[in-house]
Amino acid sequence: MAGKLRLALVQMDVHAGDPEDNFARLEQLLEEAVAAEPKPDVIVVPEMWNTGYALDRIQELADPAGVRTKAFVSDFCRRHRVNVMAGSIAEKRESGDVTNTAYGFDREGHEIAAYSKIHLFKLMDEHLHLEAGGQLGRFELEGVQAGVMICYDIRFPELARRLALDGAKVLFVPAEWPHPRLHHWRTLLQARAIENQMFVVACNRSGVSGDTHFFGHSMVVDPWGEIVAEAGEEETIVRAEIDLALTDEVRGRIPVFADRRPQLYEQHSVD
Ligand SMILES: NC(=O)CCC(=O)C(=O)O
Repeated sequence: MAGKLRLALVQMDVHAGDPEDNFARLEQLLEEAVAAEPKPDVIVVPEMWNTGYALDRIQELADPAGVRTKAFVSDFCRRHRVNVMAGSIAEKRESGDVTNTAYGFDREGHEIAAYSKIHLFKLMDEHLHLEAGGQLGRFELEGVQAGVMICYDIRFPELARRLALDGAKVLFVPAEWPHPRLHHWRTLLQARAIENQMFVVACNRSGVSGDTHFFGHSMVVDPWGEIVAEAGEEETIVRAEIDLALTDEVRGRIPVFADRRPQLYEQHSVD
């Protein structure tokens, strides 16, 4: 199992409705991310980076079966011997449904994770254009148990808890989270890290689409809730190194998992 992981979070300015431009820009940013010394072990990309929230044209713009995205990311990973959490994209299924799906690829270019956002965000009309996923985002990265949740998903503490109970020590969060909810973003990410005593690696987009201002602030939070690295609002690459041993250390210090009383608060109540 990897003890330490070097991370690079690509806080990209996504151009809504322009996949060609976004593929070209992401390629430049990925090349920039691996050119640095020391080279990252894992690169993380924001939510819906291929199309942005051009939801009224999403049927025409979404990547059919994710084929283009998977070939592009897999090839990059293999050439550079790096893991990529390829944010999420608009993926068009054979059924015609479009999902907001995140992928992970390892250093050999193998797909190690695929997760479709399970909570669609009504404030940005996702429920009108996208189909929700029905499975959790558990996977293994370099021998480490990990999880992935997408943007609005972080408002659901039960989901992060489930992933932590299943062994996740790192949670990846690709996002397109805009103003005026910066304080929600920062507080929720820190809360998910503290309550589950795990690393949270959250990559938001920057830039403006229509009237919506995306604030960036991609960040890495450690299992003690400390912010290890945080970006400003501009397009940038945030770098950080994390030591996975800290998860066990914090869990040993305050034994939250051993002290849980699920029989009292996980029983079904009448809503
Ligand atoms: N893309 C999203 O899921 C945005 C979520 C968001 O902005 C929120 O406040 O929640």
